[in-house]
Amino acid sequence: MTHAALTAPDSAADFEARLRQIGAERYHDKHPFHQLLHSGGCSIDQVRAWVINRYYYQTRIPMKDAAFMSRVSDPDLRRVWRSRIEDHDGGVNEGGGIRRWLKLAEGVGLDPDYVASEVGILPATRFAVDAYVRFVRDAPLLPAMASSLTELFAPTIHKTRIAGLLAHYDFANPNTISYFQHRLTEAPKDVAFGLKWVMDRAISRADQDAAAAALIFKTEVLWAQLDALHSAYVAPARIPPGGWQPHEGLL
Ligand SMILES: O=C(O)c1cc(C(=O)O)c2c(n1)C(=O)C(=O)c1cc(C(=O)O)[nH]c1-2
Repeated sequence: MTHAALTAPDSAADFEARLRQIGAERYHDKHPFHQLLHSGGCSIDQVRAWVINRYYYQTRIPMKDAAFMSRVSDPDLRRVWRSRIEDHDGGVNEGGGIRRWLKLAEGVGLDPDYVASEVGILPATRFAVDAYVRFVRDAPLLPAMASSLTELFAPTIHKTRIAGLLAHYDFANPNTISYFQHRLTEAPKDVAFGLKWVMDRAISRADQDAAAAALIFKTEVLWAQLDALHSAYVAPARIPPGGWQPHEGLL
């Protein structure tokens, strides 16, 4: 192979296919914990553990978006990006994904104040999520934005989850799972913008490689969170020190 062949960038179509292939191979819809959750195989305590741990991800998403925005000098980009923070934080008194997540927490019998206290979150959940926030804060803007492109694959898993939860669990109803219903319209809007922004700028092979590596890193952030849950709460369960114990934080 010539040097030029090694360094030539992919065409736009090939680059997009490369990004989508990363999702096909590595997205967390394939993780055994999700397969258990979506097929009705989780006990209520396993669902609770998932709700408690994922709350940490939910709370850090708007923090990573704020970290991203703090480095953006283009007001047009900030104007688009800030809707992500609004989607999660909502208004002063109501709305937003974090409040909707706490409704799910209540629906599964957890005290929302306990969940919001962030007590009981697994160490590996914190490590993975904190690594995502740091990556978006520190990486160049192109890979920082590319790391959000796992949302290309999120609507499919959200639809699977809505159907699976409604079919298999008594706690599931339109109120308790409204978080996922909202994401079905929020995520496509975000990712359409993000994908175009990345595609327009990842012109060189080096930038395409950096964007692809960022997307792989993000799939690892997601996968590691589910590995942590599986190890702690699926037999042979091994809850690490500090991890939620099934009698804690109940309503
Ligand atoms: O349920 C899921 O599988 C899932 C995955 C992801 C993702 O792919 O990162 C997000 C979400 N949900 C989500 O609800 C969400 O708000 C979100 C924001 C982001 C991001 O990276 O900015 N990812 C995700």
